[in-house]
Amino acid sequence: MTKPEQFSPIAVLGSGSFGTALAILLAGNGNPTRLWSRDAEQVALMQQQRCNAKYLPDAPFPSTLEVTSDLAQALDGVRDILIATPSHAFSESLKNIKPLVGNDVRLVWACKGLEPGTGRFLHELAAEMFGASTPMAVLSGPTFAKELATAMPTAITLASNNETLTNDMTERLVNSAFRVYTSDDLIGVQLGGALKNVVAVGAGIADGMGFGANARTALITRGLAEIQRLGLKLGGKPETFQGMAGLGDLILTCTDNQSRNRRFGLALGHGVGVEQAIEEIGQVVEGAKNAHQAVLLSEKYNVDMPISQAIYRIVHEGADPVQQAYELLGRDLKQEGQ
Ligand SMILES: NC(=O)C1=CN([C@@H]2O[C@H](COP(=O)(O)OP(=O)(O)OC[C@H]3O[C@@H](n4cnc5c(N)ncnc54)[C@H](OP(=O)(O)O)[C@@H]3O)[C@@H](O)[C@H]2O)C=CC1
Ligand SMILES: O=C(CO)COP(=O)(O)O
Repeated sequence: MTKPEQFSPIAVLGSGSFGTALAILLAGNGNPTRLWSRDAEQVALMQQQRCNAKYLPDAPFPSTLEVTSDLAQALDGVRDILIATPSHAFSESLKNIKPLVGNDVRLVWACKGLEPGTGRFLHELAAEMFGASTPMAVLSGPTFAKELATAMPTAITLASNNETLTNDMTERLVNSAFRVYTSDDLIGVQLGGALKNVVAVGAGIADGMGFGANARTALITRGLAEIQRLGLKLGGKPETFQGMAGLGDLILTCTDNQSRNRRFGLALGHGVGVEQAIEEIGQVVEGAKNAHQAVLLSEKYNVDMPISQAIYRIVHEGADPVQQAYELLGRDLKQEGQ
């Protein structure tokens, strides 16, 4: 087995909370790691303070972690690239790295979302630009950045189209507090990561409106049912939806206030407007865009997704949350498993 320090450098693109947490993990494991940010001023501060005061102030950088705003410098001699920008910036990131990398590039991403406006999967965008045989992998699961960055026990799913990349990335990532479950289900893992954000917004709305544990748990359970219904139709595997990137991340984000999607929902449930709620959170809230992606896919593949539809109406059409909740409850009764 190759040891992390024997690998060529890995570049992490995006120095928000999750990119920073992953870079700390990788560098701490001995990987030569370069964290790239688009913001030169922030890079200067990170180099000086040896932490990311803006997004993760309590997690000091390992001494070996390099930080740069020069993309060519970040990618020099690099084969493995880990993209950790918001998913709406994924396509732009691919375009920026394309002229700077060789044919042997391997693409990994931790973004939880699909292409805005189309609902296409990020591996489809990567295949379109780099070729379908390019080794690629997605990391997804219940992994709040702050806990990961401070070495609190965490487990994740790594799904890939390439066994060597799976083995190498696993070797780069694992340590005594970080466990990786492997998978080849790119569709299920990406869908789980994107759609749990939508259900988490719903759980936040329910709690914000003063509904109780029964309502929250019903949303989690039926949210999983509709994620799985769509996922199976698209070719995802049943075990993915019961795993870290499915049920695991859904429970995490629907129940803990570290989740920005849940906090966004809480604000909406308290009557705060969409724009104001997102501005107050001050970080990416993927669920707002993911709700649109869920609706696009449910219509395209004719899959019933009433919770995602309700969240879409609340977030994008200004529908009343209380009315949406009672419309969900008042739908035709059905057998469980449907
Ligand atoms: N935070 C978490 O716990 C987890 C997050 N994720 C996923 O990781 C992804 C990133 O989220 P997270 O780090 O939390 O987000 P944050 O809001 O914390 O940070 C976003 C980062 O992306 C940068 N960015 C935004 N747009 C672009 C762009 N066009 N090009 C380059 N960089 C850009 C921002 O730069 P700037 O500061 O200059 O605006 C910032 O550094 C999301 O898809 C999220 O769902 C997955 C698991 C856990
Ligand atoms: O995906 C996450 C944890 O696994 C982070 O969730 P939020 O984006 O809702 O904060």
